Amino acid sequence: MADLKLSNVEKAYGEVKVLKDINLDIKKGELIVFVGPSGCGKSTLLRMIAGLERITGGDFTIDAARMNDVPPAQRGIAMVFQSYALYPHMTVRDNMSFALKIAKKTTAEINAAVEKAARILQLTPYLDRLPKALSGGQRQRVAIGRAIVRDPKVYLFDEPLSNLDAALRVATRLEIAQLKEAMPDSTMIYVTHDQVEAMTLATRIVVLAGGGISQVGTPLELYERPENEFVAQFIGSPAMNLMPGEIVETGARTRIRLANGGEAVASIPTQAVDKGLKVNLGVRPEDLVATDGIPLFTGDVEITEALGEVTLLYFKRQGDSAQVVAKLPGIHGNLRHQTVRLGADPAKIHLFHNRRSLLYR
Ligand SMILES: Nc1ncnc2c1ncn2[C@@H]1O[C@H](COP(=O)(O)OP(=O)(O)OP(=O)(O)O)[C@@H](O)[C@H]1O
Repeated sequence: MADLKLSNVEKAYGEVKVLKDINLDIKKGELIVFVGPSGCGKSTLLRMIAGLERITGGDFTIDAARMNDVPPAQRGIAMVFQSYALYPHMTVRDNMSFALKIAKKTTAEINAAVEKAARILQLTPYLDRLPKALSGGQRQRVAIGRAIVRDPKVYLFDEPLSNLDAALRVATRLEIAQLKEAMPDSTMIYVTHDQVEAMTLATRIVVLAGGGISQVGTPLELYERPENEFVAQFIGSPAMNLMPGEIVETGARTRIRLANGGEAVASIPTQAVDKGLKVNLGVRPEDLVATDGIPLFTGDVEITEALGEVTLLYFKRQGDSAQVVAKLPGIHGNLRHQTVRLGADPAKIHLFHNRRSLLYR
């Protein structure tokens, strides 16, 4: 139930800066998800917020109070780890009560807090069980319950679902979404490698790369209006196709001639001076459609992957160009070794120059 602010925050290990120029405002009630490639500093940033890592530069405040030198226990933050970290010899009730007993709360207060958390997390029938008699998903709910009873200002989740199998991950993800709805004022920060978790849970996603923030936005902003090629290719699966080309006609809409011989029109305005500009055209696999008109791309299908509701088509590479992937609804195994002509709606085309989107000039 707090606003957080990171101003020019950085983290150096000796000479090496692993995070720099981190500026981020998190409002009360938001669920912020940190994503980014392995080693980009997601966990380090989360641990600095928790107070488990020293902040080596900049300021971190909670409700305008500077936290840089405040010990973890006094920050009003509760953290849920991937490994659950439950005490194996204690019942669910005792695991959830532990921090409150240490804080010398009365038995009545402890019982009320534990029972309320158990109700929210649907753990009431399990309060007297030991962790070993629970499923992975139930154990993770106990770990979340241990955080809830402390009524923290901020919840931090470090890949909480990554130890669960696929089906349980989906179920527990939905539970976390419901938990957030039950506690609309609580502020949550969540680290994950899982795109679906990020897209479905986040009020805003922070994409970290190269030691800094690459873009911050709602899930759909990042999907529909990526600021740069990195975010364009990081969000969405399979990744957005990028094809080099040149602007040949400018105006309210822009015509691009591609190096592969294709042509496309983008609903992105450009000016006369942009004529001849070298660009990378970006189009998501799911936005490519078969066309009888002038194709954006013509290629031979090398491999098909039928996933049931969609088929992925992988096209033969031409020279050293990147592999183009299309995602068509339905089952199309018969397209293997066929030549396919693809186009895209002008509204679905992205244009990048020097890796930056022309939308954000
Ligand atoms: N104690 C340390 N000393 C030196 N470098 C460290 C230390 N801890 C982390 N790093 C480096 O900091 C960078 C960020 O690590 P971090 O664990 O935060 O990344 P991450 O994005 O969470 O990665 P992953 O997705 O793989 O969990 C990495 O390059 C890592 O090698």
